[in-house]
Amino acid sequence: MLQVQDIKKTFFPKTVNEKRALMGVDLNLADGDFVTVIGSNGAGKSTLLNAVSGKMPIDTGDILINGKSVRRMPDYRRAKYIGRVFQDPMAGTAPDLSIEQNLALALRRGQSRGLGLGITPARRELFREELQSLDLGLEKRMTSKVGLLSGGQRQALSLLMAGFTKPAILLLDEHTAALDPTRAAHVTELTRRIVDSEKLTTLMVTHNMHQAIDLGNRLIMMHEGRIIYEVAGDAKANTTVDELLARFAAIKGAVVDDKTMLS
Ligand SMILES: Nc1ncnc2c1ncn2[C@@H]1O[C@H](COP(=O)(O)OP(=O)(O)OP(=O)(O)O)[C@@H](O)[C@H]1O
Repeated sequence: MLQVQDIKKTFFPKTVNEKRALMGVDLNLADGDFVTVIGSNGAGKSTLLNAVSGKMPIDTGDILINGKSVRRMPDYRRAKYIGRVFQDPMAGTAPDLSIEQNLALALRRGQSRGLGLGITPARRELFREELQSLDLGLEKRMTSKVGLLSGGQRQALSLLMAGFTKPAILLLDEHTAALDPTRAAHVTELTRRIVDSEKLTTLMVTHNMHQAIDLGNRLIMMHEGRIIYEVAGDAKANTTVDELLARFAAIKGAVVDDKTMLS
């Protein structure tokens, strides 16, 4: 489904500010894999997601989706295969459009621009059903502007929009980090439900180790541009935050950031 083959990325090469963000990352996701990604600050987690989404070109290596290289495919064309939710609740939705207009836009993802939004009665009914599944009452506010929603509501809507066209890959980049604990817990549960019900192949960056253990079937740990540890299946389900912290501690020079320590 997703093959990341020995990708490398250096920012500001051959300058005093040179930063080797990805130093040869290999990762294969089978259909339906849900991989959580943890790591120290600056480990390359967001850069990995940016490389997969096409937001940032890589220097070497290749990225295949459904067996086809997307390395040279611009991000707007990759959007057909990829759903993404960012940390910032304001990033995934258009504030001046209504809830139903945002959903219609999401349905159109990856298609050519210039088409109308096409909110037919049948689509409106589909949106209503999808919104009901969020348990936030948004199905009663479908013509309200998204800018009026709370951060948690917007993030839940972003997740729904990213998932409901069944993208080949769902990328979640610390998508609960900016929410208060109650809303973060709700969006975490929605993530589990949406990924499970649609069987989405998912790559999720998180600083919350409990969440990284709790969600998904595989966990990878990154440090200084490389994947340094992976655990899957029952071994992952039975791992503990203390064990993961001990692994960080075992890496010379790896400092777990405050956010992760608190989670
Ligand atoms: N656009 C950019 N220009 C220059 N350097 C960048 C850019 N994006 C990332 N970097 C650098 O690349 C390294 C990896 O960054 P990245 O954001 O991928 O790390 P991360 O693991 O997501 O970190 P964090 O957990 O702190 O968000 C860092 O040293 C960062 O400063």
